[in-house]
Amino acid sequence: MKHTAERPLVADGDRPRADVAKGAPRKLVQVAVGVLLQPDGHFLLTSRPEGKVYAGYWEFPGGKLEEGESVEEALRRELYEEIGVTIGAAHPWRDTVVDYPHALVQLHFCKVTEWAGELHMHEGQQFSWQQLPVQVEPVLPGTVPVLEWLEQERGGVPLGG
Ligand SMILES: Nc1nc2c([nH]c(=O)n2[C@H]2C[C@H](O)[C@@H](COP(=O)(O)OP(=O)(O)OP(=O)(O)O)O2)c(=O)[nH]1
Repeated sequence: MKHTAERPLVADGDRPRADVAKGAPRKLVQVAVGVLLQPDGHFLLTSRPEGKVYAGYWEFPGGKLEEGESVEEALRRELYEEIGVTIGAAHPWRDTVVDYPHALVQLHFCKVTEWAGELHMHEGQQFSWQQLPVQVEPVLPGTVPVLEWLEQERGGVPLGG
């Protein structure tokens, strides 16, 4: 199912929504995310640093758009700041909306096949080049669908199988 602002993927639905203000529409936070792909199909996952929500959960690197930024600009900035690489083109791939206890986020996933520079985790994250099925856990709720999309593209065995 496609998750939109009207029908988001609900994560940890039993917890209160901390950012919901009475009477005000909930803000939809825009996030640019990069799926860095190696020629053999390995993709990069990073762990969320201490001090952030869902610390220790695995995700694709990326972050929130700043005022006036496009998805590609934000992705280029975030990947340079967080993992020290300068990306080539970011190819828009899929979008999804996730309703978390801390925020309602719209995730813009882009495929990236070209980058320059050595990986350098600037926020104390861990990183891992993975293939399906992934060997790291836990995976962030809003990241799980991406693994399913990759699986569908591969046209192969179900996740975990
Ligand atoms: N980077 C990334 N974020 C994801 C993924 N899946 C997913 O649900 N998210 C969510 C988690 C967060 O709510 C949001 C990203 O925000 P963030 O707090 O990590 O972004 P940021 O680096 O700009 O944060 P900060 O500077 O404000 O601390 O997107 C994913 O695969 N990668």
